[in-house]
Amino acid sequence: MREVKIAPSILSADLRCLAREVEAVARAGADWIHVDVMDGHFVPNLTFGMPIVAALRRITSLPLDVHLMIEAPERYLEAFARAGADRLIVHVEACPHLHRVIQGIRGLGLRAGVALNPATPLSVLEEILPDVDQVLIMTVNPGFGGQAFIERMREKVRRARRMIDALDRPIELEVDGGVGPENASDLVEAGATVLVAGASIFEAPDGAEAALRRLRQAVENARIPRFP
Ligand SMILES: O=C(CO)[C@H](O)[C@H](O)COP(=O)(O)O
Repeated sequence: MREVKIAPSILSADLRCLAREVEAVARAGADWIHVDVMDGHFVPNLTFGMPIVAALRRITSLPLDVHLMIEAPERYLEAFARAGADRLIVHVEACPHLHRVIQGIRGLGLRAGVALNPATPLSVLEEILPDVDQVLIMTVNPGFGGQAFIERMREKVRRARRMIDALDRPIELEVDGGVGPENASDLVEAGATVLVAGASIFEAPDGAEAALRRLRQAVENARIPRFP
């Protein structure tokens, strides 16, 4: 059975008390912490950099899944590794020399991921899939939390699953954007193994812990296909 991880995105956390927010989701069973790094160029928003990753590293031992929504991410790989990132994800749209960037991440001893915007076809994965540890399918246009899930992305996740299953190595399939208890089961059934969720966890009226448990329940309700 595929193991499904939940990665709360701190983009929607209450940054006045980041440590408490992270501790709450860790208590409720979060698997990874997802960190959205935005540069105001690749996406129309600015968020976190290395200091926040370093602070998170002191707060938690959970794997830090760092999503670089930035141009020329190769400039900062070492700095994020030093700050304590465990996994670095770069956008295919931001990397003309994607193979070199992925090798750079792995050379630092980190897990390497590639992210695809909603309009980017899966065909871009063809030559890079054997070299990555994870694929992140954006299910909203990147830049902001709290957006509505783009329904057509469900089918894209299903097709990405088939591409991954055709290879003989484990690759995480991550979905990011508009993910919550209402669509989590479907996404897991489509083949996702990592669910990133921001607003549905950190902005839940009954708190992040209850929200994360609801999401976990939705994951457990999924009918996950069994693979040999
Ligand atoms: O990458 C992102 C935005 O670009 C966020 O990780 C994503 O939007 C998660 O937030 P939400 O669950 O609120 O949609």
